[in-house]
Amino acid sequence: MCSSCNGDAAPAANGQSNGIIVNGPTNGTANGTANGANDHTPHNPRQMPFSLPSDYLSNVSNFKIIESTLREGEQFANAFFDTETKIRIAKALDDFGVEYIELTSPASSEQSRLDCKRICSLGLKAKILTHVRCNMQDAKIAVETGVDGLDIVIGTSPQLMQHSHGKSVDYIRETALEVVQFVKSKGLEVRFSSEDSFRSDLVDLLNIYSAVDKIGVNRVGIADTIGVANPRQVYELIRTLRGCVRADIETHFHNDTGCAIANAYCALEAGATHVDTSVLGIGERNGITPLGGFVARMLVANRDYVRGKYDLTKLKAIEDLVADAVEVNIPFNNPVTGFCAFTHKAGIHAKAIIANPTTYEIINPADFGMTRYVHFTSRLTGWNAIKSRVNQLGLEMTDSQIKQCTTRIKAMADIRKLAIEDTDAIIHTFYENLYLGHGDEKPLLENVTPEERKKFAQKEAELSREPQSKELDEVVEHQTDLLATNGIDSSNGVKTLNGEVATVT
Ligand SMILES: CC(=O)SCCNC(=O)CCNC(=O)[C@H](O)C(C)(C)COP(=O)(O)OP(=O)(O)OC[C@H]1O[C@@H](n2cnc3c(N)ncnc32)[C@H](O)[C@@H]1OP(=O)(O)O
Ligand SMILES: O=C(O)CCC(=O)C(=O)O
Repeated sequence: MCSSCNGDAAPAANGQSNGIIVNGPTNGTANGTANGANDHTPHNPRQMPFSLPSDYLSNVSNFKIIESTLREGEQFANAFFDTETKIRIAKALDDFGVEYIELTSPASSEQSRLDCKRICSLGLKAKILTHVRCNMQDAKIAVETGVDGLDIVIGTSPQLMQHSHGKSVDYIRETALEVVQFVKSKGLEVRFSSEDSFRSDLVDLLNIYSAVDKIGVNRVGIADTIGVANPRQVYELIRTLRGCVRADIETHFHNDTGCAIANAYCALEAGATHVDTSVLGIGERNGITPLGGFVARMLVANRDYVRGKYDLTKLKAIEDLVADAVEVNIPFNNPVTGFCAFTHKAGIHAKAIIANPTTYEIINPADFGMTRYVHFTSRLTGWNAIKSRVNQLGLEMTDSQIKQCTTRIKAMADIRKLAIEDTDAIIHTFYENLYLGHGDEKPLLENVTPEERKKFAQKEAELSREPQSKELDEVVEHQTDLLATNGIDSSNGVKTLNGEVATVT
């Protein structure tokens, strides 16, 4: 595993290694510059001119998660979950607060059946489901495991009807009725779902769904098995179905074209009630709606509702657990837990974030127990970010000194990539040089190659030719104060950045 990607060597939860923490939960208001850090109210209609009027169909504030890491996730190419790992994942999901945990069909293998029984015996708060083909043999095995419910599935698209199981629509409907009746007779929850719903004939779908709805199926399911659907198509299909059945509507979206979270959200807007997720989105091919990205999306829609239902601070640990189990790295751009998900780099962003984090953040990292960083060690940085760092380092400089120090940092960052230690060294040395006699200044950075040293000397020469009289005046003024405060005779003058002596009058 790539430790730098996962942040193993990094200083804080998210593992960002080249930024400063700004008002994060770890050190709170360490730099004392941020304000209004917890004012994350993105859905305040007055702040969001493009908010839709509230929609009577929408369930964005009334949904349940069917967590399928232990079913769909087991279909991920790299997944092998032994019993203990399944138990750890199930418990972690339960602690997080998901409403349902879906398990692999007990008809798949003897160990799958035993694991299903074992997880059912854990006494978790979440309801335990298992996922079976639409046939009586599988259903009979499943109802004996102790699960709370069965998710029944069968393909309804022409492709799957021809090449997967070879059954007709009439056969599917009749078998579905038989299996649903059987599961209900055992007092268990039952869902009937079509596979490949978006390539299925709408009339076929409604025909089958209406039939199972009439006999009291708990949920009907829409599945974008091949990841072909877009949000608008999802909205249309779910809205249509919502008008035809009384049952709850479960949805399952594959991520082949990157629409899985958006499709899940749109499904809820159109009246769906349940969303299937897996941790990190693992599943067949490139997987399904990821738990973390989905809850982030929903948090932005209704923060209180989502925070009330789920312990979001557990997300990172669950993702780490599953990433380890299936031997993958958490992607750098993963919503919420990607190592740079809350890192702000460009100077314009950094300045505003330091002033108020809601300027460039729709999610408060603290909601997930994560930390915000301001990156200050690149050519894109600005003096506000450097000022923040100077404060964190406990140094006192005037704004104009900080601006000149920033110029040096940017010049050096033009020559090579800087680490935090490099930029800190530049700041420290710059600061020390302010108090040294002319000609005694230390080089701003020691660990440079001769080539880099040459280039930086050229930059220095260019910089020292730039007019800086205004800044100079400010430096002189502030240094006088500083020296006076420290009881130092200012008549020797103070060093400016260019190594010239500014006489204090
Ligand atoms: C889109 C999804 O992810 S659906 C869920 C996928 N999950 C799984 O496949 C669970 C793991 N699967 C397995 O362990 C095995 O495939 C089993 C035990 C289910 C079946 O194994 P086998 O009997 O050896 O069949 P195989 O896997 O080769 O082929 C699938 C069989 O299921 C049938 N089938 C496929 N889908 C369905 C369905 N939804 N309902 C009923 N039967 C189905 C096929 O017709 C085929 O049976 P056949 O060979 O008699 O024609
Ligand atoms: O059971 C379902 O609804 C979905 C099954 C599935 O994994 C899929 O269709 O991709």
